[in-house]
Amino acid sequence: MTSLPLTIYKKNGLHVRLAAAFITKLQSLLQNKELLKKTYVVYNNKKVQVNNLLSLVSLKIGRGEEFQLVFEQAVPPGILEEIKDFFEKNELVDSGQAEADRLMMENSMTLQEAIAALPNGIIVVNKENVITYANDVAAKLLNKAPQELINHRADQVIPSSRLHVVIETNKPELGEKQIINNTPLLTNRSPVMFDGQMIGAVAVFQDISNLEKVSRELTNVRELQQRLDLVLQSVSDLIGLTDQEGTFIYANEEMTGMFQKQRKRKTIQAVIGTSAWKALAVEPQPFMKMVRIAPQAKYITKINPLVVDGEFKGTVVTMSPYDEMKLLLQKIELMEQRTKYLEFELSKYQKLNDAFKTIKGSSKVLLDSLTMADKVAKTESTVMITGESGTGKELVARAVHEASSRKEKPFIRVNCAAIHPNLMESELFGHEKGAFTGAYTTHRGKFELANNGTIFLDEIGDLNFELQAKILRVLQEKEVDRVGGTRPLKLDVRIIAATNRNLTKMVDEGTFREDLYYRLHVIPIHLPPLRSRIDDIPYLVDHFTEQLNNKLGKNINGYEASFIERLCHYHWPGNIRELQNIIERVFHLTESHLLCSKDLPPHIFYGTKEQASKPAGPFAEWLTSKHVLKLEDYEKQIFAHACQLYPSYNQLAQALGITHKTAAKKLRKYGLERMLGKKYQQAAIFSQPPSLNE
Ligand SMILES: Nc1ncnc2c1ncn2[C@@H]1O[C@H](COP(=O)(O)OP(=O)(O)OP(=O)(O)O)[C@@H](O)[C@H]1O
Repeated sequence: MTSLPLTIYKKNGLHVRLAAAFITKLQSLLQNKELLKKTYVVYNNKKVQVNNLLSLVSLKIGRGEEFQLVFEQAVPPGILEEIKDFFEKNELVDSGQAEADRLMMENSMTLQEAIAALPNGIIVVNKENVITYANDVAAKLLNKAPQELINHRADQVIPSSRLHVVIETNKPELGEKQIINNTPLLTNRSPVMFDGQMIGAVAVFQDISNLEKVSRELTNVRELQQRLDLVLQSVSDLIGLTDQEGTFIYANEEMTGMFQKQRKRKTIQAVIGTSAWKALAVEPQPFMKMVRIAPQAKYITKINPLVVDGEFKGTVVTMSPYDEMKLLLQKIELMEQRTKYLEFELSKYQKLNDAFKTIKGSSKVLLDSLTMADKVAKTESTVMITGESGTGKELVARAVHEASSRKEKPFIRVNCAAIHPNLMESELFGHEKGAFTGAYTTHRGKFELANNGTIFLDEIGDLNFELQAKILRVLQEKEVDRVGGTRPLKLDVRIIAATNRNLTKMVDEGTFREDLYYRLHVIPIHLPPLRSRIDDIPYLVDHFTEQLNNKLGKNINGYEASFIERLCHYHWPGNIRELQNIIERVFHLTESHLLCSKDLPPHIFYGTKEQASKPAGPFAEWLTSKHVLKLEDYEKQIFAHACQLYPSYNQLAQALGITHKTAAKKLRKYGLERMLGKKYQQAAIFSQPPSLNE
């Protein structure tokens, strides 16, 4: 690095003309452009490139002042002396010339200052697209130091620059938006002309991020206002805004319409009256009032005063047609009543113990019974469960036990109908060794086994009279006598009994003890037959489907629409047990992922409520006829009927409980092969299935 101290002797210091002459001199001396780029003038702690005329002049080096000429690369010999000579020997100019220099300097400085003070970035390039000037704002916006810009090609240091295009085309590009360093810039690029010749180009650009922010906010505000307008216009209430004098400065369509219809002035006084308005203006408090604008125009009016900095500025007014409000209030009242009722009904079922979750269904009749069973479970009372066979009596008995405090203790079921009457006593109460022939050991009875738990006496209506008396004794004395025993055993057993028989009738007929009947009926629970709660069928079908999927490893995930419909039309004499069996049968037959109507047995597939309730279908006359046919004739008729209902030997055989071979053999024997599946096909073609009596 070489540093050459130089002093200015000229009257106007380093003015424009002198600076230009200096640069020209240096260019001719150095020849080497690279060396020229690396040559700086350092003055007053400022360092500028020597070949940047504007920067050089802006140093304002005065007469007699010294500055350093710094070469950052080696300088050829003799050059330094020539430069020194240039400043020392440069002739003095006459006074006219000096004045012109001063004026030029002044103008140039003013321009320089003005450009520097601009909030815009400015980049000037020469014809070669080399940057000759960049102000501080430009450097800042481009995030570069001035020396990284000056003397460099614009397209190299500013990738998005299009000044070379302006130079090429000699056409300005105005109002272009570009993003540099995440800042949106609005740019104007123009060619610079001198003496009719294009000598370079200038880019002036401006940070418009604030402008964009404001414009976005403005758009948001506009949108908000539009939405608000839309809301205010679309409500059926009348909404308005008044100034402090009571004149409406805003009214939605409904409000405007009302004023027009009633031919009223658009003032709040016309709505609430002058005295109410005066009172409000004196003491601004929100209030509500029923107002009658015209005989048929009654409104519930709400007024909210607007008070800003303690000063009353106006009001917000909302008006709702009185008749509509009245209707609404009535509706709300009705709904409240209904909600209360539903809450009450729901509360009855919601709290069912988890033990009852095994019992599927949501019909009111079932839920009523379960609610009762749930309540009873928490007591020690004897429970009597009645209902047709297969309605879930055992299931409920188990749930009552599970929901009771005895749930950790045994639940013992005794099917009174299944045990021989002679063995029943010992089965229930046990026997001592040697009590009767064959009593080789002492045997504990079911009551003993159920001690501290629950005994479930299923089919209690089948117990003989004598045993009924013994059960009564257990209930009364809470003790049992083993057969052949000498002392009674004290027991703590809860009894749940069940029957599908009509015990009241049996009491009347004298086959069931009245005293036991009343002892057992402390809390009766009746399980309704499935036909009276068909709403439960879909739940039960889903439940059994899930059970069977798990048991059989299948993946059936629904049913045809008509499937449930057909199930609902059937009268279900076997109740839920029958439904369970039917679903299992369909599971075995189905070849798809759905339960299909075609796989239902004919009495359900074709049956209607009315037909199903009749005792018999195609063979009804056999039951009434006094003549008996040969077995073979009956068989033929059975096959003639059944074969029409099934599309294949397989299904026919399954329905009749015979092998596929036998089914085929019999049809051949009776010449019925062509009848196979006839009604089945008709049913598939016509949505109405043929009647069984056809
Ligand atoms: N609501 C229900 N939800 C799920 N399964 C049920 C329901 N009701 C009954 N079942 C099932 O139906 C079948 C018959 O039920 P259960 O044996 O309890 O009937 P029951 O009234 O005691 O019959 P029976 O009088 O013939 O002894 C059982 O497999 C049972 O699990």
